[in-house]
Amino acid sequence: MSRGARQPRVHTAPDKDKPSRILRVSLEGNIAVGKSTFAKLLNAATKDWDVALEPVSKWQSVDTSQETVSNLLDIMYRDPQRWSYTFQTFSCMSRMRTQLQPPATHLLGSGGQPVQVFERSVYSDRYIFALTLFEMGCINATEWAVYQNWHSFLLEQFAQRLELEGIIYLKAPPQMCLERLQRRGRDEEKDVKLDYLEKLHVQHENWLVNKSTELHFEQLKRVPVLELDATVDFEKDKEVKNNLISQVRNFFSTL
Ligand SMILES: Nc1ncnc2c1ncn2[C@@H]1O[C@H](COP(=O)(O)OP(=O)(O)OP(=O)(O)O)[C@@H](O)[C@H]1O
Ligand SMILES: Nc1nc(=O)c2ncn([C@H]3C[C@H](O)[C@@H](CO)O3)c2[nH]1
Repeated sequence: MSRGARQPRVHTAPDKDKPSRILRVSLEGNIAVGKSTFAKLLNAATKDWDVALEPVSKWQSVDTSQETVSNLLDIMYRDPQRWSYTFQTFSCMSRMRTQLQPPATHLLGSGGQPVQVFERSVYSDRYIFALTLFEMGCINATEWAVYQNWHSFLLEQFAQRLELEGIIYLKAPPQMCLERLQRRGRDEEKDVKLDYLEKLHVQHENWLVNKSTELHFEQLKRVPVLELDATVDFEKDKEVKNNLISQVRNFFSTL
């Protein structure tokens, strides 16, 4: 077709038998900001959305096929210099597994716009946690180089299978996250300090708001981000919950 030629407008009837493209979105935010709580709300909102929660229990009991050998979350918090790199290898592998899983079968014939939502991602593993732990000196220069080397390699190998169409960023002040964390009372987190949550908060802001984090994946630089105010009580207040869900629905419709 020659340049400038007027294109006919083609209207095609939606093909009811053709499944919609499945969108893949991650839910990001500081520790205890309310991701799991919000993820469960999303999961219950419509059968078009399926949520994969972070596999915390797998980190709490690392096992061989015969026995449980340790609680990696616990030892990472107790001795971060020794265990942070090991933790990031395990957390990133588990995130990769989750993101590579085929969609739940009920999504395939859902009728609406199907969406897979992942609580955190292979990207937050690197650009939030591993980077912060490196900056804090809990991951040394050699470990950081090794981590980045295999992370880039694996993400390039799996390329489109890991890519996201959108990111939801749940945001609340670090002090509020600390209060929620303390109220939740997860044993391994009892020594988590405000200072750590402040560092993670800045890291989220740099990546998702200021866009100043150096990213190594072209597609990731263009992924749209929906920022949601997580200071509101979406656990108990129905109106607040519905408002957030409708923001999510609108966001998905733009992807
Ligand atoms: N909007 C909210 N208002 C008040 N409390 C909340 C809200 N969201 C979550 N909480 C409470 O805060 C605590 C932490 O929530 P949740 O476990 O969902 O956080 P998370 O972001 O998934 O944490 P993590 O980063 O550890 O995975 C829970 O006790 C939960 O009941
Ligand atoms: N070091 C480190 N790296 C990660 O990739 C990571 N992802 C989650 N977490 C911690 C936060 C909560 O305590 C708990 C549940 O989110 O696990 C992480 N810690």
